[in-house]
Amino acid sequence: MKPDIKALEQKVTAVLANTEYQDHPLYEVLNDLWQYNQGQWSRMEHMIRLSDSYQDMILQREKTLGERFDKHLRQLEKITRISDRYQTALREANLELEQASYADALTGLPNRRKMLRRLKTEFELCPEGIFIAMIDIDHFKNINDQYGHLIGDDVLVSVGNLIEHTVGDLGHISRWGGEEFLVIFSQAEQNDVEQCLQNLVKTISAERFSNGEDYVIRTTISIGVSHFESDDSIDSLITRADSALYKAKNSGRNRVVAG
Ligand SMILES: Nc1nc2c(ncn2[C@@H]2O[C@H](COP(=O)(O)OP(=O)(O)OP(=O)(O)O)[C@@H](O)[C@H]2O)c(=O)[nH]1
Repeated sequence: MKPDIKALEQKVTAVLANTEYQDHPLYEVLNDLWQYNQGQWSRMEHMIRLSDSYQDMILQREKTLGERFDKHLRQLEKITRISDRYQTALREANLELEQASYADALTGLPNRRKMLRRLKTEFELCPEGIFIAMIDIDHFKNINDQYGHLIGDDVLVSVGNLIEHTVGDLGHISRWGGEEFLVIFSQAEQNDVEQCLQNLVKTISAERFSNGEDYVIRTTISIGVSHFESDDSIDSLITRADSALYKAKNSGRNRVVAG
């Protein structure tokens, strides 16, 4: 049977409080046991209080750590988002920069740098099929002198567009520098290249360059063309096209000369 602790306590307190029992031989023993018991209780209560406050402290600390962890996680997510955006922007900027470094600022056509890369690739793939056409606007200085540099720029852009349009898929055009364009035909038949270049000379000489109001300018182009021969390097191929262009200029301009 389970003892009724409350009733037992009341009985012991009553006995200890009664002065009549103080001379009883067991009174002192009972009193010592009672005091000891009381001491144990108060130690236990103390332990429980300590344990409670320790648990509170642990809970509080867990809460603080949790909050700190969440805060750091949010900061980390924010930094990751910023870093992602930064990397995307950096990639786009690099791409733009790369594209800009390969494009001619005035005409938007591929520049000499880009064309040299293409030539290198084509040369490695199949040099036998390569034709190079060096194209130069005739007496372009006169256009600048007569109409000014800005109108000269417009004519340059228009000539570039016309060459690009006329050559179409047959070849690749670049602005080689100044008033000079270089076209590479990589896998074309000789007849098609010749036909295309004659066509170009005709098209440019027939064109009236105008802004619709202030001026109408006519001009011509000269072309030197070279076809890959064994032992040719990129340099020698370009040099032969250049020499042919020189001949075209010296033999009256507005023509194609093969070198
Ligand atoms: N407007 C303009 N002119 C340029 C540009 N680049 C080069 N030029 C001009 O092109 C002209 C080339 O002159 P020249 O080399 O004497 O040749 P040309 O007058 O075309 O005569 P030929 O080539 O002998 O037929 C120069 O006046 C340069 O200033 C450009 O980007 N814009």
